[in-house]
Amino acid sequence: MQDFIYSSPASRVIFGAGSLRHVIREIDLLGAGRAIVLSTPEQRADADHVAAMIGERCAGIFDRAVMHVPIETARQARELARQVNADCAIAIGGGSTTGLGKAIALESPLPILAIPTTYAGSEMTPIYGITEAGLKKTGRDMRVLPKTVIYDPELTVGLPTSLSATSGINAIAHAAEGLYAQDANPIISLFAEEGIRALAQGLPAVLANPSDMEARSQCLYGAWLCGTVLGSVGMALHHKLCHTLGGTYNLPHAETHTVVLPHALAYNAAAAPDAMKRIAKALGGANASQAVYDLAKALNAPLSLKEIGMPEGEIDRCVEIAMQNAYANPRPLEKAALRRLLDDAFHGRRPAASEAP
Ligand SMILES: NC(=O)c1ccc[n+]([C@@H]2O[C@H](COP(=O)([O-])OP(=O)(O)OC[C@H]3O[C@@H](n4cnc5c(N)ncnc54)[C@H](O)[C@@H]3O)[C@@H](O)[C@H]2O)c1
Ligand SMILES: O=C(O)CCC(=O)CC(=O)O
Repeated sequence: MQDFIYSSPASRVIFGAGSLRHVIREIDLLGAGRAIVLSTPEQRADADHVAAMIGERCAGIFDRAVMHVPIETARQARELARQVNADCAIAIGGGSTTGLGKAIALESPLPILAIPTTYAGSEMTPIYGITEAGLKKTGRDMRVLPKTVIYDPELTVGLPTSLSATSGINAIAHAAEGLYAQDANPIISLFAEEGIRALAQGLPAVLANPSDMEARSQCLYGAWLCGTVLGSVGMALHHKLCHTLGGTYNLPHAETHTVVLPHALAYNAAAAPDAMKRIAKALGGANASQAVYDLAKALNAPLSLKEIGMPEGEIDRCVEIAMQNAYANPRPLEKAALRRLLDDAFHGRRPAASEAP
């Protein structure tokens, strides 16, 4: 066994169907008085529900969270939190809402109580992203890591099956890259394998019956583990490509992860054979990249960049951007191979078995 470093971030997790009922207890345990409740406009009803549950402990609601945290939105939310004297932020929603909470925590001492309703995993990471003048900047800061996370699968029953599928594969991507991370360690690799297994088991059952609470619980449990992997070890080519594609062509986040993952894994297969075996095993397949592709197909998820809005004729530009700024990846970045990867992803081809170990 190689030497390794494992550090455990200090989040308190409350998991289980109906666990939202503990929200007041959790505000008390944070030592907070009154909370500002954050949501997207689409999830205003969820924010209202939390506000009604906590009654006079609700200092106000800010329901304008949007994807990628525009700086203007972050400023408005920070200002409202200040005006209403909130000493805690409750973020109920997906990565966009958690991200807004993080933007508040970055500039104030407010602890975040996150109540995730997708599988994106942001609630378990110290990673924040803020978009200014069309450019998204990301960073790591322990101040933004939610202090408490309530995982209540009942809140995910309304997550549309299409977003359940792509958000679940977004989570699998964190775990898959965690297994071949430069700073991987055996503990986080256990989380990764178990996270992929739980999602691979839960997602098809969610598609068959979106109200299946056992399946919803499996998926949220998997998302928690995969989010922990994202927060603990470094990501590589797959995440870099998704940020490039998402930022340059304004492609939807979870869908982009879903399309790119099989091809990023095929690219890295020969350079990370042990990780590929663990991914394939967790997915119940023989080949990691093909098993992810087949899972996405079985879940009726998008398979090509073309169908999610990437324009034609942009692959060379994308390769150039992806080659900028060196970062760790099991296989060195090679222009021609990256071009093939993106061409396969653009057209939605199933990865070839020959690329696997
Ligand atoms: N910092 C991190 O560690 C990290 C990790 C993952 C994702 N992210 C960021 O999070 C964003 C994407 O998050 P996302 O994929 O969770 O999507 P999202 O938060 O943008 O949610 C997508 C839509 O689904 C709605 N929704 C969420 N949960 C629902 C539910 N249970 N029922 C009905 N509707 C629901 C939301 O209100 C929104 O309209 C991106 O900006 C991404 O960069 C950050
Ligand atoms: O907050 C961010 O945008 C950076 C982390 C992230 O998006 C993880 C992912 O790609 O799913």
